Amino acid sequence: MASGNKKSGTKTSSNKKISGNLNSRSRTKQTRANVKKTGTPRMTKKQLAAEQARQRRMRNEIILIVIFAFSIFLLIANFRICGIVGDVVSGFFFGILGFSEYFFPIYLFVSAAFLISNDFNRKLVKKVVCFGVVLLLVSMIFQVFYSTDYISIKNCYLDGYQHHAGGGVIGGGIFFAIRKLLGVPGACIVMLILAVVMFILITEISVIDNIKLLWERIRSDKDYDDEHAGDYGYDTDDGWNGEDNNRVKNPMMENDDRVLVSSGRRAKPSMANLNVYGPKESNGTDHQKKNRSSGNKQKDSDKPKDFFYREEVHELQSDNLIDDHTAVPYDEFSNGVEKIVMSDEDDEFINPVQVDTTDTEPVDTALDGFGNRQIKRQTESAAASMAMPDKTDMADDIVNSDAEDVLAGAINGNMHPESVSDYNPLMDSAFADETVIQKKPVRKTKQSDKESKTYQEGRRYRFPTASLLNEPPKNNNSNRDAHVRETAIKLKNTLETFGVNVTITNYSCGPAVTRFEMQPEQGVKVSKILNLADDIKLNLAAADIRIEAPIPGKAAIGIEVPNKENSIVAFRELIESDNFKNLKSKVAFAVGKDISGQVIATDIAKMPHLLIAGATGSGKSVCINTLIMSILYKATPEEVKLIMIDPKMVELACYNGIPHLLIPVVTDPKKAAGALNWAVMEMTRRYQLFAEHSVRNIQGYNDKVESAVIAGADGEKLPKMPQIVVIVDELADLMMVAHGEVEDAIVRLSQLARAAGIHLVIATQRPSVDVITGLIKANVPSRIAFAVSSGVDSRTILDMVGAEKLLGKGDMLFYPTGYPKPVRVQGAFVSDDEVTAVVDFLKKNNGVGTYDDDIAKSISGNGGSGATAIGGASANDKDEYFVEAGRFIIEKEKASIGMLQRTFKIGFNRAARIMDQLMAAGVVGPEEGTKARKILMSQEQFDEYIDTNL
Ligand SMILES: Nc1ncnc2c1ncn2[C@@H]1O[C@H](COP(=O)(O)OP(=O)(O)OP(=O)(O)O)[C@@H](O)[C@H]1O
Repeated sequence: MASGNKKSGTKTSSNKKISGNLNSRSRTKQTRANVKKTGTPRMTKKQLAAEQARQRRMRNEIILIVIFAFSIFLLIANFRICGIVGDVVSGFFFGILGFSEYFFPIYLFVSAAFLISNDFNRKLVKKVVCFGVVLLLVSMIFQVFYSTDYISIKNCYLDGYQHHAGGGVIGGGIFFAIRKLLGVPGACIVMLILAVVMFILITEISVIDNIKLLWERIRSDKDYDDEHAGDYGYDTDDGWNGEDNNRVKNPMMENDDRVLVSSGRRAKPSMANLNVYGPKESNGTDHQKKNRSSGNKQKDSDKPKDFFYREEVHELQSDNLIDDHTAVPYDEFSNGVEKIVMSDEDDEFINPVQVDTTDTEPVDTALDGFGNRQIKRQTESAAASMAMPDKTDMADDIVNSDAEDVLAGAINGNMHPESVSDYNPLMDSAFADETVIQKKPVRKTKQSDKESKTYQEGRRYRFPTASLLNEPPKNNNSNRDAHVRETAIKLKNTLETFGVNVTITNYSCGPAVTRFEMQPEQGVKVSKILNLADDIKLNLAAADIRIEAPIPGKAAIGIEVPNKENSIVAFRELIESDNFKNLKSKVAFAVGKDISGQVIATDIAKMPHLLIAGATGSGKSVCINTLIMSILYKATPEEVKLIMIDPKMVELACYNGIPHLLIPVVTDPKKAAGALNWAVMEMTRRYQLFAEHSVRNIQGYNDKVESAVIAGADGEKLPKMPQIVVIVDELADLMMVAHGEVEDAIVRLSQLARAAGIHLVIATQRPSVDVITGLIKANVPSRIAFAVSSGVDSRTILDMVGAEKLLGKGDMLFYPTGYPKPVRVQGAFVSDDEVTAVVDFLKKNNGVGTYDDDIAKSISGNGGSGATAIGGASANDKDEYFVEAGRFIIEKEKASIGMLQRTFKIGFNRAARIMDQLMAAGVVGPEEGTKARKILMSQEQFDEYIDTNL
């Protein structure tokens, strides 16, 4: 679970002390006293700081101009056109540097300009030193070419001075020193190694990683089947018959000790006989059955029975580019001013499982048309005080700091800008005005008619490679560092203006927000800072801020301020992280990065069901895509099967054809109810199997299958049960079409399906109580809240406010079961092109997935058979109280849900459902606000209806 991620990020944590130990308040006082003495007008701290900054700027400018002039002079003098002085000066530098002197003036000026304009940022200093070493290397190389014979330093100097040649005193001297120890070849090897090291340090490109990548690409380009022909023994009559010692590891799971073995009769985990539908179906028939199915199928007879049919693996091409991201200014969220008021209630821990399930009438009428409007901040007086589990390093010492100290820290680099750089954001300026994300080529496999190849269970599955995904572009974070320092100063000054003295002790720079940790002076009430939220927002010109007071486990208050330039968290970065690779679960989910830059990866099986909600455009679909892609990178189709329900029709359709899909992506909301009911049936069937074999869950069953304790009728090895993840992209659409049926299926699945290995992921953009009903909420314990428009919506999702303060575009509150408070996470971004590339890769290398006719039939027949819904109704049927309720209502000439509840002693949901059924049957009219519904049928008409319809 993600908690595992927390522990040690501390070493690289971006938290840093941001000020020195000076108690500058007393120093300021002293300065003021001096000022008074000398009669100079008294300056405020702010003015003093501004004055110091101005003077520093001027000094830097002068230094830069002098260096520039000297560099130009030296550059020209190198060509002996600056008179005697020029010749002497340039000759001296040639004597020292040798041939590199030609480059030295440029190096001198560029380095000085970079260092001065970036306040001697440590990272830049390192780079400048590296370039210096490169110059030295150049000198040494020229020394090799010029002469390797003599050893006199004087000769080195004279050669440089007189002939502008050789390596000079430094390059030549070092070369001859190494030559003495290692000889000329040894010196050349040292130089080569030094060159490679400098290349790595300057470009931050890992040579080994690139070699690996190249190797991976070469492998991808090879014809898969040709390469492995002969690896398998395949008997055309009865399936697998050969021993296969080839073991293939998922390139993404190097740390995973699981090994996939393709032999069907080994004691090792086998994929050959794996079957989605449990032991009912045997191997051979299963293949045939799958190949008979509809969709992108190809008949078994059309193909050779072994799978050595030659498939040309086409070259990977890089001409597909990611679409530009639409730049969204922060101002989008800045409408309205929020007042943040802290209340005890908001801070209370609420167990997500124990939510109030009392049925109430839908109250969220304010959200009508929600789906079509932009996320705008509305005035919300509710509190936002959710604390987040802290993963950052606490500063060792509590440091006294005031504006001058912070400023001094900024000047001296005490704010550790590299702590921000540590974070290595991927795409700078993702959301800033006029910023367009750099186009990155996506490696994409060519579409080809060969896709008609179908997936066969038991064949070795080829995992998609990380190279199909976009590499995170490198960023220069120097601007961000400066901005963070500036914000820290502003924050401190703002609070001081209102009489709140604080010491800023730490900051954590995440992809979307930066959290400043501060300690108020003795005697300052926390509520005073909370009440200043609006003023802080105003002074920082921030879209929104979130105050965490106090940060759990720390004597500090956290203020989260949106970054000026947001960074996108690339999906590739997550799947390459150890946190993700080390997850053993097959249903792993790379969520994103938290505020301290830690990768959050989690196990869906432990959730065990997930609700994702947020306003339109907040990032739900991208999140679902990352979830699906995470599974594709972790699990084979035999291990995990997917059911995707996408009433929006456009979000998930691109996954059609991948071998993990049980059925084609369901886009018809009516069929969706059938698909959910099928899942209920499958769950029931699995439970029956568990009972038969005396196991408690899927793990127990699979373990027994593995050790052959459970075997088929004639002793053959049975297939393992795959986990199934059911993904619903828009619950609201389904609830509109078949409220009762969908709710019943979801509730049944969420109550029982965990042990059966079936997990639900439900997304909705309408976090209102008529969509996320009490029953659903109570049974889906893990939540992800994206930006919503009001605190009410946030409460509906998380049972607490906070999501209304999120920034959108993947900024989320991640609240899995077991967490005491939600964690703020920037979700990973995966583009459509990346998804297409991975899907194409899967289809090309593993064959197009085939679907099962039985499930398709069960779904189109509305799948109700056997799926007894909660509350005594069959999923397809009228409620068992339907007739009685109809008669009762007609008799009383009054239709109200409350009356049905009282009379039949049933809950609100069931009563409301009966009322809906009666309305659909024409017994009662629609709701008329506060008025009672009309009764439209007489007793006789109702009897007639029952005779003909039931
Ligand atoms: N994690 C992310 N990082 C960066 N940008 C993101 C992220 N998630 C989403 N976005 C941006 O937000 C846009 C909308 O995202 P998405 O389509 O997932 O929203 P949605 O909530 O599903 O909206 P709707 O409900 O209307 O479909 C994306 O096109 C992308 O530009």
